[in-house]
Amino acid sequence: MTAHIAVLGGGSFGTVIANIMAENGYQVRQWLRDPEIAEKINQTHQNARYLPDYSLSEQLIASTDMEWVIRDAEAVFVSIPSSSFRNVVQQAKAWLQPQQLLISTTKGVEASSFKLMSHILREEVPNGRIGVLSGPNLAKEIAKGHITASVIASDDEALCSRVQSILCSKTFRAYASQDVFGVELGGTLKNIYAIASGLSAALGVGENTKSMLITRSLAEMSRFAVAKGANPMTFLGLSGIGDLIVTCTSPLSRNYRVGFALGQGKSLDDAVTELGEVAEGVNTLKEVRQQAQQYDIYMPLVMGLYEVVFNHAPVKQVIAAMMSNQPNVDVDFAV
Ligand SMILES: NC(=O)C1=CN([C@@H]2O[C@H](COP(=O)(O)OP(=O)(O)OC[C@H]3O[C@@H](n4cnc5c(N)ncnc54)[C@H](OP(=O)(O)O)[C@@H]3O)[C@@H](O)[C@H]2O)C=CC1
Ligand SMILES: O=C(CO)COP(=O)(O)O
Repeated sequence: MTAHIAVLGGGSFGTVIANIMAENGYQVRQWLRDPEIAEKINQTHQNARYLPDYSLSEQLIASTDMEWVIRDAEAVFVSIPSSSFRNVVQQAKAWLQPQQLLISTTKGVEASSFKLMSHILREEVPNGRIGVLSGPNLAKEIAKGHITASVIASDDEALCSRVQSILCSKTFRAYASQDVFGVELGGTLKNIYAIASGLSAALGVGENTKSMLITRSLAEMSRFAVAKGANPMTFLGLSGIGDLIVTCTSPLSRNYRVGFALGQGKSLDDAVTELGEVAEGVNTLKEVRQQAQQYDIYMPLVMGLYEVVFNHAPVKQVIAAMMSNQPNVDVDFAV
């Protein structure tokens, strides 16, 4: 019997990634916690809660039995929001084996510890073969069959090439990287700037402003990366600028939508509740602002957005203060 692939998480990204692999001919078992949704998926081959109208392969079987999903799987993809990531991995540990490939698709940071998900995997599964998948991958676009690509990052080259062959399809490509920290940090940080972009779109800003915001976001992300010992050159790839562009420009992005709702005058609570899905950028903003203060990293966009999102500062006042800052160099790390 050939080994199957396991996916932990029944949300939008877990479902599209599971279905890509199932359509590639792999037996895929997807773990989710809600038995009714699992049963519905198996009966209708649709995940109506997260991706209505998206037909799922019959090779994809949903289950609430984590042992059945994980045991003997060749690879285990973890697609659980950062707030529950460690908890789910702790449950999974009982059945994980050292030879299995263990891949996080989660673009967030653990509250208070500032640990990214590969760090949590390394702590919880010290002998695991660990990788990270990140790129411009709006689940709802993937579900519509639009072409995209992602990055599989690991210091384990065999893991990267195996994941490339499991995931590559007519509409999905996976590029390899050995820079796990850079790839994961890019996917995590861009969510903050997607909130800022959604907010500014709701205010009716011009195209010049949108372009400036994305570019200065990349500058700020790079400054943060260097301060934390990451390589900012990785941000030139799909998991950096690629994901930043899509998340800062598409209303399909949940983080962008939270920002847009804030720009329309809604409260953060209402914006998040209306969304009904995870917007990782809200927690990431809080955590990155704390890091910027602690390590004295110049991040005016993070500081200003924090004031708007958490302290109800008037947006126009925050923008006016930013516009009066001394303009700095354009590209910090140009030779
Ligand atoms: N959606 C996208 O376009 C992309 C998302 N990502 C990243 O993937 C990660 C997951 O996102 P996504 O799938 O979109 O999120 P969703 O909000 O669509 O779904 C989250 C899933 O996680 C489950 N979950 C949450 N908490 C727990 C828990 N304690 N135990 C078990 N299951 C739990 C939810 O279950 P329930 O329904 O029962 O609440 C749901 O199935 C995020 O970090 C996101 O940044 C990456 C690329 C693209
Ligand atoms: O990471 C994503 C696209 O690459 C999804 O972004 P959101 O979580 O903002 O929807």
